[in-house]
Amino acid sequence: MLQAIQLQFAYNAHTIFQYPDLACNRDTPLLITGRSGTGKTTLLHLLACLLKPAGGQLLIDGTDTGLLSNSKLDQFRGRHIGIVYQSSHFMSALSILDNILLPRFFSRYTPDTGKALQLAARLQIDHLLHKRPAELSKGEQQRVSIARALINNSQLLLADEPTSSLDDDNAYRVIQLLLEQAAMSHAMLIVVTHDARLKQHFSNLIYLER
Ligand SMILES: Nc1ncnc2c1ncn2[C@@H]1O[C@H](COP(=O)(O)OP(=O)(O)OP(=O)(O)O)[C@@H](O)[C@H]1O
Repeated sequence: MLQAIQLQFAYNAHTIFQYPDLACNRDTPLLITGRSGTGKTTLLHLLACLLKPAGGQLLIDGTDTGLLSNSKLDQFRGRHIGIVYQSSHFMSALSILDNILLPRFFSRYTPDTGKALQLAARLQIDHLLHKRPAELSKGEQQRVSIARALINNSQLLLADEPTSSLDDDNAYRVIQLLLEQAAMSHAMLIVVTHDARLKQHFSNLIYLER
């Protein structure tokens, strides 16, 4: 379970965020929505432990992340949190298979090609594993991002605006894919978006205001 209690963050004296408490467990994926500038991406980065809160508490499966040193926090993120960014950041010189395996390398795990092949088959990208990222369509790249986010058996899957630039059919496909893959991997799923189309897919919903 993830619990965020009274999280606060400030970029400067004028840009201060005080977030509502939120909770997410494996059975109820969470959608965080709100207008542009309400701090959705900032909140996602706090939940991903990429930013440190100025106040409040973030508990992930019983770990109080605020008590971890910077190096322990990096290790915790690498091993337990998978992030699907709005635009995928791939290593252009590496194959798709090696891109999927990268989080294992960064977390000092042994490469698990079997797991990569299993995820690729599930996401229907197994025929692309030998290609380079630039050779893939946006939709295919998004599937690779999801595989990469799940390769370390992440407990927590975070997605930032995964559908904002997609038409209705593709937006539906991507959100179903995220929900299915999180369920199959027994991971918590949190999506932040301003895409109102996604509300119908979530019963756990937080609307940010500023
Ligand atoms: N590094 C930064 N330094 C200063 N201000 C920042 C920084 N990053 C974001 N902000 C400001 O914080 C506010 C919230 O940004 P954030 O990206 O979290 O919002 P958002 O709700 O995700 O917006 P959008 O839906 O437009 O992506 C914005 O006003 C933005 O200008």
